[in-house]
Parts: sequence; structure tokens; C-alpha cells
Amino acid sequence: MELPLKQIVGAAIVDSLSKPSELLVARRTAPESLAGLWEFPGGKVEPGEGCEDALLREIREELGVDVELGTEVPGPLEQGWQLNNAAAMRVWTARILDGTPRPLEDHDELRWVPLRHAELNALPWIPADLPIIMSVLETVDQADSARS
Ligand SMILES: Nc1nc2c([nH]c(=O)n2[C@H]2C[C@H](O)[C@@H](COP(=O)(O)OP(=O)(O)OP(=O)(O)O)O2)c(=O)[nH]1
Repeated sequence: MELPLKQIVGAAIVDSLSKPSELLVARRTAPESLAGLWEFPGGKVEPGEGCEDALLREIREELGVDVELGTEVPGPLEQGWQLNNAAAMRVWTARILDGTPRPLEDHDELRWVPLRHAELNALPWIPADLPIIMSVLETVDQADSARS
């Protein structure tokens, strides 16, 4: 019997929700198979916790900042995107309300990267995140064309 997928949540933190130009990405330190790869900061939803609350908590724990969530970046599943045989991730855009993010937990480097294919694809991402990046770029482009 198939086990339900564990719910992960991730944040596409941008410099501005209305006119985003950069994405904050984080380099993992563990487990060994994922160490050195870039990802969306976030983590597992705890039992009884809502996805959005879990994301606010994870960002506070990992980066030491409070964020405001924007829209969900829609994935193919109700649970977002399947990451592996045990987990799926929902992703929201987000903006830092106050403070400077620091790699307090789970990461050894944070980087603001221009929201462009070339710059984002130049980083070694967790492979499961590559389609999510494409959707983040589309979400951001849509926000852009809705304004013009
Ligand atoms: N946070 C995050 N996890 C991702 C991404 N892509 C991806 O495959 N994953 C996987 C890696 C892990 O197997 C799982 C997330 O677990 P985690 O270790 O970050 O969660 P956590 O901080 O709550 O974990 P824990 O230390 O409390 O056990 O999802 C991503 O972009 N962001």
C-alpha cells in the first residue's frame, strides 16, 4: 500500500511581491546526498499545523526573519510538487517584513539571485526543484504582465 506523501512547504522569497526581481535561495548542509545543493527554504509541516503557519515558522527558524506570504505557486498536485517517493512540497511567494536573513539552520549560504533562467539554472539545485523554479518564473512573469 502507498503511504501518503509527507507535506513539505517552501518559500520563494522575493525582493518585492508586486515587482519581484530577485529570489533568495539557500544551500543545504544535510543530508549528505543533498548537501551543497540549492533549494527553497522551508521544511516539514508538523501534525495539526496549517501549511502557511508551518512555512512562517520554518522561515523564522531557518533564516531568523518574519515573512509575509504572497500567492501560492500552483503545482500539479493538491500537495504541490512531488519531491521524491515520500514527500511533496507546496510553495508560496513571500517577502521579508523586517531584518536580514541569515543561514541559522540547515543551510551554509544564502544568496539573492536575479529572477532569470540563466542565473537560476546556473546553480546546482535539488533536481526535484527544477520544475518548481520554472513555475516561480511564470508566476512572477504573470504578476509583471498583469501590471502592464
Ligand atoms: N525545504 C526544502 N526541502 C526540499 C526542497 N526540495 C526537496 O526535494 N526537498 C526535500 C528535502 C527533504 O527531504 C525534505 C524537506 O525536509 P527538511 O529536512 O527541509 O525539513 P525540516 O527542516 O522540517 O526537517 P527536520 O530537520 O525537522 O527533520 O524535502 C526544497 O526546495 N526545500
